[in-house]
Amino acid sequence: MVRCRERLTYDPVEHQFGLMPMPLHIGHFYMSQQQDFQLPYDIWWQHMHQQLPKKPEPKIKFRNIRTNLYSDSKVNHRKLEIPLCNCKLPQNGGPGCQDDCLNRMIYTECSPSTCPLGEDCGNQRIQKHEWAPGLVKVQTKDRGIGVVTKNAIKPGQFILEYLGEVVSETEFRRRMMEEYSEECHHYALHLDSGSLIDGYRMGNIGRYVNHACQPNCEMQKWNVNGLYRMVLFALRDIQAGEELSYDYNFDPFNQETQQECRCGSSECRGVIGGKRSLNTGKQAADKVVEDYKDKRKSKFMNKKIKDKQLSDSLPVQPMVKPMTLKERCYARKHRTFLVRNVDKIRNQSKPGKTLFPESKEEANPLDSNKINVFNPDLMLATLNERSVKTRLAAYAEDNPELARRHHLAQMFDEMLSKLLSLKDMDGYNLVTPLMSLPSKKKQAQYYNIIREPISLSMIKERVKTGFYSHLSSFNADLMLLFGNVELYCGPKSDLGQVILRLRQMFDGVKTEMAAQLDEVLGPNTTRAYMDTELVRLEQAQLKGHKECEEDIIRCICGVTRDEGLMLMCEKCSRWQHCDCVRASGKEEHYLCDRCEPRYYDPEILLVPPPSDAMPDCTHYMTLVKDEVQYAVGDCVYVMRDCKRTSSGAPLRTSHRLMATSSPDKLDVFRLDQLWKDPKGERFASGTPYLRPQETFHEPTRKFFHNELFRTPSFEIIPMELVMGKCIVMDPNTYSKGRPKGFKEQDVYICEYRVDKTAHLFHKIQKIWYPINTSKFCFDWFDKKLSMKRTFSPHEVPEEYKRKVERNTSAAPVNKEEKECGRQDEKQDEKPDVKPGVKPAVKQTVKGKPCLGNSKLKLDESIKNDLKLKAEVKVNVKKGSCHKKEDVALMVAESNADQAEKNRKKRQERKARLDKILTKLLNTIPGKQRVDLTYLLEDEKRIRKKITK
Ligand SMILES: C[S@@+](CC[C@H](N)C(=O)[O-])C[C@H]1O[C@@H](n2cnc3c(N)ncnc32)[C@H](O)[C@@H]1O
Repeated sequence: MVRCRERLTYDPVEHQFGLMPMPLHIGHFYMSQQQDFQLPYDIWWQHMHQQLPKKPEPKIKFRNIRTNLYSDSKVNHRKLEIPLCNCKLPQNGGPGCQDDCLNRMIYTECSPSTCPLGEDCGNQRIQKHEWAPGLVKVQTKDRGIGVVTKNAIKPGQFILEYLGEVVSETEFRRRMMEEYSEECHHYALHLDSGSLIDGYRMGNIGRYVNHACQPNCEMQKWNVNGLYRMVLFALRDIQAGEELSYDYNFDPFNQETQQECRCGSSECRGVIGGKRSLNTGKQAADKVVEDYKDKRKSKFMNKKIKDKQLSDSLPVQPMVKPMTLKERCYARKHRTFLVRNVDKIRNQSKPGKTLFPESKEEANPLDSNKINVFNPDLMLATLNERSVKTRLAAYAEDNPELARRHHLAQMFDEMLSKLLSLKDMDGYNLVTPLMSLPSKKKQAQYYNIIREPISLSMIKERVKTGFYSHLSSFNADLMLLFGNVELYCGPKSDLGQVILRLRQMFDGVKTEMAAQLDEVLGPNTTRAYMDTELVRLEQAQLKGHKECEEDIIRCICGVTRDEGLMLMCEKCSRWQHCDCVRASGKEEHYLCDRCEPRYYDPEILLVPPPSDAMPDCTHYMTLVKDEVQYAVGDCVYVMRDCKRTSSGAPLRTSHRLMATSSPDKLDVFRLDQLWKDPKGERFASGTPYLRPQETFHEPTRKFFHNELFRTPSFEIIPMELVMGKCIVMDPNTYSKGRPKGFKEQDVYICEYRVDKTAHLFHKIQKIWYPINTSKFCFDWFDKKLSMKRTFSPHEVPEEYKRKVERNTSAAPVNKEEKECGRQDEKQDEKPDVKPGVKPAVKQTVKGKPCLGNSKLKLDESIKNDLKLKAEVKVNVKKGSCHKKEDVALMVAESNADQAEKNRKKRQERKARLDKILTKLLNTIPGKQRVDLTYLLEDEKRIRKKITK
């Protein structure tokens, strides 16, 4: 009898299958079909399995016992056994286990017909489709679509099942080569040795769960009534709003084209999969390649011995067609390209990769709200000839805009085919060198010269996917390509001549097709694109258009971050945050507040409130103070030592004070939460930043002049203290440009955070509030700034130094001295003593000497030296040459003279002072007089008692 979750079988096959990254999405449009097979899923699943060749059951040994993973199951099934791993290491799945067998355990679900608990058994979740509710797809920053949970998930909770077509490995390989070769995201999961779940064309939300090196979920293999299924379980507590991830842990199909991992975790292995590589980022990817090269090298050294193994171990190179004699002669003669590499290059180039950045539309191509936004999947649906019409294709046919694009795409395709058929007299295709871009490694200078590289395959791909909505853009791309070639190779080069012919040909094709094009685009449209001058104009316009193509965010909250669910205005195409404008995102037609004026309270409520919201308080996305709208995530100036009322409340300050108070005297603070308490008082919480002088650092450490440091502290401040907005940028963004609307003095750089004691600096890994660098809200510099840390808070500014010197040197004690000081200052300003000019000497006011000014004395001796040196110079000029030693002797003598004079003067002054003070003492009446004359004596310090 099979007991609940007691049987585990060992599967020697890796879970997931990594393949060469290829560009362009085509898989998503089958998403809508998931309902089609969810209900009859089990039947369909079995059917798919039956098509696969039967495999013998793996032999297993059981070793140890583990506790259950389901903490919340209705029935506590406790026994779970792990089989011995094939690696036979005592660790068996622990560190050192080569087969990583823990990841390949197979769990068994109970069958309602055999389990004694029947329907009550908690171990039948997969069959009952008890998926975690509230899973949504989101567009991540750099990993395409991801899956986020709206509800918190407990550790060990069953989340979802990975659905897709179950196919044999052979069939999958065929699909990879023929159908998915241009995909950049991969949707395949190894199910069994010899079979895979192919999620490219059909699948459910499971296929959008991204990889992470420190994941919060785990993909497990389950045996459900005799069939294997891949299911996702939570590894730990997952908060609402957190993205789900699991470790793909696959072996890459092609080491050199491994996908870079962007999970952002501190333990990131750098590449998706590659579990045993511990390096990060590109390093890891490089290391994989290096390792591979090393392996090849060592194998080469042992070639004689391991010849056979070597040939087995080398990756399979793509088949290359040998060149015919004619091709060889042509290639040699023109020195341009190798025909045999064309296929290879075509496969390697990824023309569509950047054409359609992953957009929200991909999530639901049938969403009627997004009818105006072009969706390449829809276009592909119309262009693909299929025997079975998909829902999407049917929808595309009913859409007039799409039909128009389809028609245009067909015409552009025809025009392009004519250009592509340009041959020379020997029948060789002349445009082949233009099909792909030059190698970035071998022809790096091409990319320095050509700012916008484009190839014919890229244009072809754009045509195929309906990218061009007008002749103008198609025309502009071809002109760009022609211009690039002429610029790089020269108009008189062989390729330049080809371009000339292509230009003529293109004009001819346009004339030929003018009538058809005009039918779709409007009368006389094509004629406008015959004129070269107009084409240039058009190109310039297109450049501007490309800038406008960026998503413009103009929400009532003033925040330009792409956050949460966004909604686009039908009229101005600007995006707004659904939460701010209280929209559900399902609106059929939406106009923003500018296109359809309406009032919005500038103090926008935060819905839903944060999980750690203050009790009885209302949380806001924005609050207004002194007519300035402050939003969560903004950086602000805060006045710390503010005056308070008798009750302790801060006195109202105004942002207008900013005009009088320097920003240096204000603290910088990042707003994380904004709220009003039940009394209506407004508060903000967040993290303060420190200036360099507020940290502990080596005196030699240098900073940017406007550098700040993030602190780990979390503070609550009344909104009254907020004094205005500023912006804190990471150095990379700082070097690129400035967000619009900020004065330079209010822009700061922050690269490090400091610990609680402000002793230790740590580089900030994750930017919590990234700055939108789209042109609508960010002014880009022409050239990236090269920045250096040169500021030290310990250095006294030059100007201030002079001031201090003056102040300390000339601190006159009486009027006379003040006068004297002033005179001295004047002399300070002209320290150079010219030969023959009487050097400045200590001056007295009204003939009296200045007292108590050491700086003056110092100056005097310096000036005497200078005088002497000047005299020496004069003498030298006159021809009475002194030797160096003589000069030194003279200087020394003069110093000695001066010192003697000074000593005498000091004695004189002392004697005078003694006299005055003794006189004063004698005049003091009283019995207990104290003799203080000892103070006047140099050596003696013993207090004398006065004896009457
Ligand atoms: C199963 S799909 C996941 C969904 C995918 N993000 C999408 O937009 O459709 C796997 C692909 O997503 C991307 N991906 C997933 N995790 C990633 C990560 N940590 N870093 C970079 N790319 C990732 C890779 O392109 C990978 O081939």
